Amino acid sequence: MEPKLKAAILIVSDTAAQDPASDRGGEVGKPPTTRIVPDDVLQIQRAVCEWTDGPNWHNLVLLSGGTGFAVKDNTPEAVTPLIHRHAPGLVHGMIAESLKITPFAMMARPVAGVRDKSLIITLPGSPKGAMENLEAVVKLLPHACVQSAGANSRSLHAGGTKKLENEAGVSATQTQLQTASHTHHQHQHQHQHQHQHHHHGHAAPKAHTSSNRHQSNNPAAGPNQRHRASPYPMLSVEEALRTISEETPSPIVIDAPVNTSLMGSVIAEDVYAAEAVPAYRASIVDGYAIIAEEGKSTSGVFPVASVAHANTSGAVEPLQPGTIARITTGAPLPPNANAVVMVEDTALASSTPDGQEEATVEILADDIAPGENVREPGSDVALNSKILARGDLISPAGGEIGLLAATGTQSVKIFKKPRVGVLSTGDELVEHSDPRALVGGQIRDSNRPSLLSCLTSWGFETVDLGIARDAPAGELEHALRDALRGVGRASASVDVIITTGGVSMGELDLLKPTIERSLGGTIHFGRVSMKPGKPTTFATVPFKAAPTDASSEAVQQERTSKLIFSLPGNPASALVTLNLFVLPSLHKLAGLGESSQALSTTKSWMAPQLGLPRVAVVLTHHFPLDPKRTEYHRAVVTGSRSDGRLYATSTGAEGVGQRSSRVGSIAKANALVVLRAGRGVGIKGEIVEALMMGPVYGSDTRIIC
Ligand SMILES: Nc1nc2c(c(=O)[nH]1)N[C@H]1C(S)=C(S)[C@@H](COP(=O)(O)OP(=O)(O)OC[C@H]3O[C@@H](n4cnc5c(N)ncnc54)[C@H](O)[C@@H]3O)O[C@H]1N2
Ligand code: MOO
Ligand SMILES: [Mg+2]
Repeated sequence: MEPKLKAAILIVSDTAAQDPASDRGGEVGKPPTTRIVPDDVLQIQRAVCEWTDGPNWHNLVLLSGGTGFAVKDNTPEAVTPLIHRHAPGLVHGMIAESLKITPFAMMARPVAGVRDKSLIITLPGSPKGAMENLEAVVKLLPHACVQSAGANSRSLHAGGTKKLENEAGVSATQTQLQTASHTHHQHQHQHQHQHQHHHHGHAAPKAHTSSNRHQSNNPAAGPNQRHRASPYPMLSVEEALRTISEETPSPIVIDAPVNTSLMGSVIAEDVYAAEAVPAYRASIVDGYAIIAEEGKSTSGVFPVASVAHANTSGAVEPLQPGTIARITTGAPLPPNANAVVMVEDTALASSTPDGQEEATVEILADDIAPGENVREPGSDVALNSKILARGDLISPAGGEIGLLAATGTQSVKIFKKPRVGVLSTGDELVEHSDPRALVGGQIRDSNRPSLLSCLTSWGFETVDLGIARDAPAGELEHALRDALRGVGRASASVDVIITTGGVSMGELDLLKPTIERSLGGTIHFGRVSMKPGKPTTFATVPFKAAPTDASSEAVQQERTSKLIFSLPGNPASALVTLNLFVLPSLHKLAGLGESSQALSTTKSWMAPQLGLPRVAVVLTHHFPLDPKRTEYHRAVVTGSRSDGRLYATSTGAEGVGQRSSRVGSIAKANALVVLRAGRGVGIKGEIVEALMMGPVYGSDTRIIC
């Protein structure tokens, strides 16, 4: 069966959008779905994508308004990046028809084309202009729409009755457009009027998205048009890290119950003890509570008047002078008692007549001072004292969780940990678990599992975004958009996307153009002077949560931009750059940069809490240096137990040992040795900086002799 025409109309107008948006109808012969949005690129894109990408699919999307020359007019800029296949014929047709009526038609900037299976056409804002444009193409629409939706053209020409059905849809669309854009026009009139006043004497307005802003290749233009030298300036690692820090948004604060899932989170607000520890005067040892007096001997034989256990509840009888009370470690002292004698410093003097119990006990120690072996209330943690500060990490060592639990803290404010999606890109990739033998240029996707494990070991929630193929066009864009919105493989929106592959100079290196041209993102850098990892790319994309999600507190302070780290495809490059660039950013998002120590450093982006720990190591052999790029050489660092120093040995310094395609160069490595660019070699015995990726194990002897 041929697809039916299901049309949607988006009225783009700031003023009309102040009226409640409408969203109605949409079936064949019924009024099409209509919605009003302001002149906002993201809102326009979200509405269009909802109708072209999701279950609420429409095969015709008409936009009316925002196509002129006014500063706020950005409908073409919003729609162009969404189009997978442009339809310049429709654009020409509309302009040609309008020119017959008015020369002002030259000032229209219509866009038309196909996104996946939907036809998108922009129309002028005025009802008259919109109708004229629509009439110019209306006869073709049923044909164009069903063809875009996947029907083959031959069956279309034969499909007489279906055609009629579709034409009914088109005429309903025309009527609806007339009514919908009428309301809009009243506002628009007022608008244009204001604009004319504003424009006098104004500098040229800054365009939201203009094609010459893009540095990336235009993939549609063909390989003969591509850049032959990278247009992206080569940044130093320090410049790249500073840029990442500047572009990483501030952490988001949430409430969390105190339990083990807090591990790895950072405290967002100082925490004060809700309860004192201990809450009562407690014995530190197993023994006998006594009444000690300063300068007076404590030895002698005493009747055992009572027994105090650690779990005692309710009223305890006061201790009478001349008697003692048996007590266990942690138990509350009876009133009047002020010291405890250890059981080892006592002897049984007599038993009860039934032979079961102590009647009297001899205290052998004569020098027990008041307060000895007693923990006063609040002496471990005073009531209302500060137990954790903003920026403190709840470490896996367990101390902070213990402190919160001991003081009866029910919930704390923490920084929300970022969710991180990992996407592999490239037609050559095969799932590593695919049992079939590789053919041709296929390779196993090793980056995704290795990056996901590394991120998981750091304690971040990860989302496996799968593999995005280079073709068909749009697959990569969809994968990125879905991850940002939290649909498809991502059950919730991710804060950070990590991609691997497709960032260098090849014609199928699609990341940069997709981020810039389709997602409206900003590439902050596209090359770094380092080895491996030269084409590392970092971008931000604007983001607005869908209005339906806006209820919860966390969503209301949702990030307004999201980060994309596009790491090189070579496996060692991907892992090195994950450690070097992504980790500090995730740490900052998770709130580690909020500690007082981090805030007090002048270069906050270099704060010791952010990224891998930095240490000094001694080279155990010669390491070759790259003449131009700083190398992050994979090495095993061990600690000498005899001289207390750390020693670095390469995972392969000769031949292809450190080649960026060799994932084995990371296997077993616990450190990246930082070798500054230079001539010759880093010499044996030299002390250099290393970034620690894993734990250091000791060795008995010095490693170089
Ligand atoms: N003309 C130039 N060519 C290259 C340059 C350059 O500056 N000029 N830079 C080189 C450097 S350095 C690197 S690193 C790579 C980066 O390549 P891409 O990020 O574009 O990645 P791809 O082209 O997609 O793949 C490169 C390589 O990595 C393999 N790969 C990709 N994804 C995975 C994965 N998920 N698991 C395992 N292996 C993967 C892929 O098959 C290729 O072999 O560019 C140089 N070229
Ligand atoms: O910079 Mo590339 O990551 O060496 O192979
Ligand atoms: Mg490439």
